Amino acid sequence: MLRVAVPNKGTLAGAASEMLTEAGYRQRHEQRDLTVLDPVNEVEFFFLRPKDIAIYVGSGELDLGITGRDLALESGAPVAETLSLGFGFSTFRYAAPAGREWKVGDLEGKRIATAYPRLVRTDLARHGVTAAEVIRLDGAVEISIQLGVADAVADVVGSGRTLRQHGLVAFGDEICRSEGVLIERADSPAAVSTLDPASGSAAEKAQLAGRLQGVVFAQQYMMLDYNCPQDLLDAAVEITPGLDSPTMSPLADPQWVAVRAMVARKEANLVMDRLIALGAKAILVSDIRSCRL
Ligand SMILES: Nc1ncnc2c1ncn2[C@@H]1O[C@H](COP(=O)(O)OP(=O)(O)OP(=O)(O)O)[C@@H](O)[C@H]1O
Ligand SMILES: O=P(O)(O)OC[C@H]1O[C@H](OP(=O)(O)OP(=O)(O)O)[C@H](O)[C@@H]1O
Ligand SMILES: [Mg+2]
Repeated sequence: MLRVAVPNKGTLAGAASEMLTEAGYRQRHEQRDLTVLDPVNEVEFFFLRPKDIAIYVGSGELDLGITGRDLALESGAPVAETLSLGFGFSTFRYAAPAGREWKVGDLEGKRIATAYPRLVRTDLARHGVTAAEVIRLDGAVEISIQLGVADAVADVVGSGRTLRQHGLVAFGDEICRSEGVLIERADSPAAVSTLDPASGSAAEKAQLAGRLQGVVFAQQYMMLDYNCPQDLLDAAVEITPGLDSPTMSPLADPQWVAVRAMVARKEANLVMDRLIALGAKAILVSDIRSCRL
């Protein structure tokens, strides 16, 4: 039985459970449930604080977990990323009151509030800042400067709205670029990355990772169908090369061919514009729910 950690609350919780549901796994119906058994797929899900998930997976108690890359790094637990999940994008940055040009070197001797002290201490050391005081807070870090406990912060930035609301500006390079990730124990004898077909646990982990990869892929791509005049096929294939090669099917009219190819979701409209300009007709774009490539 595979044991998998899922965020029980916060930014990643909804998207993580939706992705697992889309991948065919049973998820909780009751917000307070801490475990869900999926006997059909032989997986037990544990709903844990996102911050704690790398610790459980790193200890080997749980086989896989979904958490944020920044949280996994901050934990210091021996975990490795198996898959990037395409949600929960954020950056982790220094910020300080607007109105002057800040540099990381200016943090020398200053108080820096953060919920990620390990990431901050490592980054300060990398910049040669040795005398800054790191103040650990659990959340709502942006307000700590106005409440007088810090001179600067290092925090997660999504849209940037919270920083603006508190009169702060981000500065310095991104300390970390994060997204939701599937993790496993770094030196796991049955790691997905070193898939050993003889090991049941490796096969189970690979199956879950493969299903999630299918959903991630399906969210990033769309299926494009169109009809193309025979004499324009070469140009059309250049516009829609597909992943390997587009599918071509004859139409009743021998002058025309039906073409089917996957396109990146963010490029779909541009591709349609180019196909129409070329002379293609009946262009249809549809969602892909899941796939295995
Ligand atoms: N506003 C945001 N936009 C994008 N990603 C975010 C945002 N806030 C947090 N994250 C990401 O979500 C993950 C978990 O953070 P989250 O805030 O959900 O946990 P938490 O701070 O431990 O919990 P809570 O905020 O409920 O106390 C981290 O990887 C973080 O980078
Ligand atoms: O750039 P934005 O889109 O404004 O998002 C950034 C904010 O979102 C997160 O807070 P969260 O809601 O998780 O609360 P927390 O600070 O208590 O963790 C993060 O810690 C920032 O405060
Ligand atoms: Mg938070």
